[in-house]
Amino acid sequence: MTEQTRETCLAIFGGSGIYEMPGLTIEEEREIETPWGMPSAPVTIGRLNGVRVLFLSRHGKGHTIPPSELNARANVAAAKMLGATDMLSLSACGSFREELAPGDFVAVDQFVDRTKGRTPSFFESGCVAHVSMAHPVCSRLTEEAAQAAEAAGARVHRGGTYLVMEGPQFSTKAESELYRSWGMDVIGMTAMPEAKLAREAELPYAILGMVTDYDCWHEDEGPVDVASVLAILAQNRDAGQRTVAEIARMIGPERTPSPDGIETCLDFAIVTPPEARDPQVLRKLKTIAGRVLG
Ligand SMILES: CSC[C@H]1O[C@H](OP(=O)(O)O)[C@H](O)[C@@H]1O
Ligand SMILES: Nc1ncnc2[nH]cnc12
Repeated sequence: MTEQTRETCLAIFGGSGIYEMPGLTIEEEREIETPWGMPSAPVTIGRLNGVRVLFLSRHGKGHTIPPSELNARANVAAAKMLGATDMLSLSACGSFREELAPGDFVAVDQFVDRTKGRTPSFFESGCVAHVSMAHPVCSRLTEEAAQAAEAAGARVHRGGTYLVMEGPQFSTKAESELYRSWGMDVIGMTAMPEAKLAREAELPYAILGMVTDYDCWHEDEGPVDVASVLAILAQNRDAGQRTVAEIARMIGPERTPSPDGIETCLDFAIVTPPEARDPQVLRKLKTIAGRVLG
């Protein structure tokens, strides 16, 4: 490794239907406590195509945690604390466009966050920060994920806005039509605040939306239900898992910083001056922002 490079450590957050990562040579299942509590499940640590990989089942083993109760802070903090350099999320989603068909993958590049009541930040009273979310995903990791999904045999759409709803109920037809009129591309319940927290932890983030349904706007399709989502995911699980193996192979063990400056985004984001910072809050924050908080 040169001074410019460090060892890749790819965190994979598997969503609905993706509860394990075949091909991963497992070294450890780590129960890790973060300052924000326990993540959804023990983190599986191992190697895939020579790359260090951390795998977390977002909804927990047995899919026991609903979207509104996910402890996204603990999930992202656990990845950071275990040395993640990059984070790829796989997420089932509904489609608002005819051409984004069930079975397709979308390399999401924007979000509209319509969640309510979830804690969206690691920062709090005692240490305040405002990071930019203008470009919420890492352009390089997203392109690599798109290429990996294609190599895994998926039909991939580059670019798309993911509307994050609260759930757990699916949308009404009026909501579905409203989101379509806004120009949204896909909908899910889990990408926020995960993507915001990844940014605060200076982790380059990418998300592949695995389209499972047309929500409830499509005249020729019945409204989405869990059975049809899971049926499509069962058909696509292999492609999702092969995508991860491919991206590990493409990225390789030696990585250079993200071209988007994500790993240094906290340099000018913290507004509370050092003398006004709460030491107790700092103790927690050092686990995800040790680079700037020492
Ligand atoms: C099982 S359908 C609704 C569920 O699917 C998506 O989850 P994930 O991102 O974990 O794949 C959606 O966001 C909902 O959580
Ligand atoms: N239509 C939909 N709405 C919200 N989350 C979803 N996950 C999969 N399909 C979905």
